[in-house]
Amino acid sequence: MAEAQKNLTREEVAKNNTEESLWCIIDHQVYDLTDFVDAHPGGSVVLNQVGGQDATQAFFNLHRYEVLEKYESLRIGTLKDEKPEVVVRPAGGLSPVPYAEPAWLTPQFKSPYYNETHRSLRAALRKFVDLYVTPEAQEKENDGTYISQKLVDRMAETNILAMRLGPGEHIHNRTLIGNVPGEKFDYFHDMLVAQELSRASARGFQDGNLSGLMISLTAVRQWLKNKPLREKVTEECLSGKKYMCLAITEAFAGSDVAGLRTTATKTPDGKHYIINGTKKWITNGMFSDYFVTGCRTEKGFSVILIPRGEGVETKRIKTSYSTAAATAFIEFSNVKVPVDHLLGEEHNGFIVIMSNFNHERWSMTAAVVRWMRTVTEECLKWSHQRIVFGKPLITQPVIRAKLAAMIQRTEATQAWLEHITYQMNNMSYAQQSKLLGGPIGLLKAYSTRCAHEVADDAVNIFGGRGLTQSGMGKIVEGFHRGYKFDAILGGTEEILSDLGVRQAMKQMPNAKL
Ligand code: HEM
Repeated sequence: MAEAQKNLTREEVAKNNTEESLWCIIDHQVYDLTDFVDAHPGGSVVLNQVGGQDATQAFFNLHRYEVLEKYESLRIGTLKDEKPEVVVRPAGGLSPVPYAEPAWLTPQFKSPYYNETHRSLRAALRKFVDLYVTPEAQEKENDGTYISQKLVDRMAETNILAMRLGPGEHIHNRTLIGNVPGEKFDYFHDMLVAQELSRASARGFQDGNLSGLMISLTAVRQWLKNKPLREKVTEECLSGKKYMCLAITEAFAGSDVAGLRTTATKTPDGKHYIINGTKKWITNGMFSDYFVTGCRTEKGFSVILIPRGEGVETKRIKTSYSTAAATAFIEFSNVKVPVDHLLGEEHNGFIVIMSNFNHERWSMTAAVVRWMRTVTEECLKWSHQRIVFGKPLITQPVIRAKLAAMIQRTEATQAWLEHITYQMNNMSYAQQSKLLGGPIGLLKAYSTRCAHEVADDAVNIFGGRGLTQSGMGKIVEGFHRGYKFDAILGGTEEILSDLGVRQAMKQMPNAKL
């Protein structure tokens, strides 16, 4: 801090209005800007204009509160008999903004779905995300580098990595963050993991945060028959020592899994597969040690666990979110893998991929719905804070109509998500695969359509700032650029909506109605 914190009067501040000593008041606190003017990103002129004055309104019209935290060293005192009014959410705390938290976290509302273990897990996760994930996510999203081993180690120690796979044996006998016994972990806890992690508001990093593991180790756990191998790779990945990804899409085929061209040919002795081909848009591919790969085999499609080694080459792909996601183009050139690395049955890999998709799609939906909520919160805050034509933005009916639509879309998709999560809690893996593929597909497609509308409204509320990667609108800008990843990855809206209807067609009564 520039000096010991003082109690100052407005008269004392007013005298410091020259280049030699330039102070101003923001939220009842006094800042000494003398040495900062030349470094101010908004220029020196505007600061000189507010020398000695209360600049609270001007400041909050242009900056996020975090700017004050970052430049705390400029604060020299507080106004005598006055107290700061800005409410700062403490690490792990809930937001006081209406609709910024789902209804079950609002004391006056009740929900049948959540118990104390959900509450303690969520609270501990929020603190973890605020303290460790968000700062790193923001940094990596900007510089495009990959997740740190330190954060991965922390997530391994707290069993967050294990929780990413959803409920199952792998989590039993572990004590989870928030002191929740692993045996109690259900799909609502799983949903909270996806939703709290998404609060870091950095879509590239969100995927870079081992989402490849989440969508591939799940398949290994369910379908790899070689138990020692299965347990070995599970242990390596859940302890954060090795990374894994799902390698299905190709330049030749995306959602059209049947059109894949990567081949796995058996050696004459029947002991190995020789794999040749390419994969594109593989999340986490750049740093993965294992690739759960979709291949064409003699009589169909098979899924094979390929360790990184001779003949495996990965190249970085730059997409519209951050390269922190480690998105890769992969080439497999005569890669030799033992046949016991097969998942499920040979030539019958379709079921492996289709069943595995459910958890991936559901989890992506949970995250995007939570991100919509964060954006809605940003818009509610901004429209109260921003003064235009002499009045707060919120006084404009057109802005309130947009906020209404954002709240409706967020609450509706969260309610549907909770309904499906409840069904998952009451079904076996096989039942989920059979009965929930359609509903989850419809939900994911609908939630990203909602995200599309929310992003559009949010950018219009923020104006130019909603298109700027730093400053007030950065969360909105990131959402507008990033929600498309949820609309495309794991199955496009078109494919998933169609899947939902085709599944319903199968259940139509065989009669003229
Ligand atoms: C403690 C005092 C201040 C600090 C630490 C500060 C810091 C910053 C920072 C970091 C930015 C970059 C954008 C962002 O990250 O939000 C910025 C932009 C800006 N600041 Fe300040 N600022 C202060 C006070 C003020 C005041 C009092 C005014 C106006 C009277 C002002 C006017 C601006 C303007 C016009 C911009 C450009 C904003 C834009 O492009 O949207 N700043 N400031």
